Amino acid sequence: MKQFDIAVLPGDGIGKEVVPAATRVLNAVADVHGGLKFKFTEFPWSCDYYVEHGKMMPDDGLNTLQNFEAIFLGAIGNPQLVADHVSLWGLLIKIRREFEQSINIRPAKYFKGLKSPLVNPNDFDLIVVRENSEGEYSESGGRIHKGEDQIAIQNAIFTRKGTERAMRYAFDLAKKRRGHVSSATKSNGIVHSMPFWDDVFNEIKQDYPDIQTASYHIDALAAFFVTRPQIFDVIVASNLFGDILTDIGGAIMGSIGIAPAANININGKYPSMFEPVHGSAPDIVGTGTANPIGQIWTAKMMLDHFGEYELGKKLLDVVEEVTNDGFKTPDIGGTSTTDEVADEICSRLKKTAAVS
Ligand SMILES: NC(=O)c1ccc[n+]([C@@H]2O[C@H](COP(=O)([O-])OP(=O)(O)OC[C@H]3O[C@@H](n4cnc5c(N)ncnc54)[C@H](O)[C@@H]3O)[C@@H](O)[C@H]2O)c1
Ligand SMILES: O=C(O)C[C@@H](O)C(=O)O
Ligand SMILES: [K+]
Ligand SMILES: [Mn+2]
Repeated sequence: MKQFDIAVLPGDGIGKEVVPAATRVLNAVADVHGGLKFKFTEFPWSCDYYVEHGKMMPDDGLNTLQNFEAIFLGAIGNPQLVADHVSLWGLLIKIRREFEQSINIRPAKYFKGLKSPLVNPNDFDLIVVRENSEGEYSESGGRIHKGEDQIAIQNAIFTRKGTERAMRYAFDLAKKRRGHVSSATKSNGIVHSMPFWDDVFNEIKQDYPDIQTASYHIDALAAFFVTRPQIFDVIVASNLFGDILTDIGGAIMGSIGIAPAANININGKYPSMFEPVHGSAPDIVGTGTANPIGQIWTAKMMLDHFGEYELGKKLLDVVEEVTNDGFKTPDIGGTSTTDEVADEICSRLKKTAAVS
């Protein structure tokens, strides 16, 4: 019996609702397989934890997490208790950086049974490779003076290493997909980092003669996500551009509540972390209406990461089937609760086990 040791961090808000739903589904997946199981160890690190302890996680938190095969995270943030930049940098971004999860992959595709807000959604299937360790997300800078003399400086950091790494990951991924990489730039307005980004992209693409490429300024690219998402295969983007694009990716599928993400440690030194694109959704917390699909699809990405592709595919197929049959939370036009959706997915998974 194969066992996967997973650190579970539900975090804040609806994270505490969709994570238990998804771990239940993972247990059903394990039953279907028969030869593997998950050992979940839960940690309460969150804004509530901060209120009690003055920090988002214990000082040795990363040491604790290091021994797990993966981290399964819900969402972080409760601005009523802790300022968002404090909660994010104290836990989510800390883990991404310290565990060298330098790549964040975020797929979006036309999803069976979902009404996209696009009039003609076509059959899009794209994946954003978001640089996850530097760029616009940087601690370099500061605030000085008070009143009308106040100054805030925020430096974006683009290293050759980080930029190349994200781009090579995107090209390698495109080889396994439809062979196309689009670069998200803004070299017309951002005069240092983005022309550098373009130079590196033009250099790296020489190593991949079979891959077709395109480059778009991020403003036009964002619009194309809405007007013609089907033209995209792999998109490589800086940390901030990738962040924004992937909320649009969720939106064009039908809801940000279904978009998944994987923070990948590519050097194998630390665990990777799996979390949905969405946040803690304070506006719907406690209503039982949070869509669990983003968290469940994230679990599928974790299965892929473990090499369990067939099982991952089976899981996503069942999710699409359940959605198509109308078991939907209100954000995608249904009346089901978080638990009803998860329960239906579990029972269908068990049925597939019975027939196979
Ligand atoms: N990775 C993360 O942990 C992460 C990501 C984004 C935001 N945040 C944090 O979450 C908090 C709220 O941020 P926000 O409001 O900008 O973004 P959000 O993603 O939490 O919510 C945006 C909108 O989408 C809806 N939504 C999100 N997930 C949903 C789901 N599963 N089902 C149904 N509807 C869903 C919300 O109700 C809200 O209307 C902030 O503290 C922010 O910093 C954390
Ligand atoms: O900005 C971030 O990375 C936090 C959140 O918005 C996310 O997309 O994970
Ligand atoms: K999240
Ligand atoms: Mn985001």
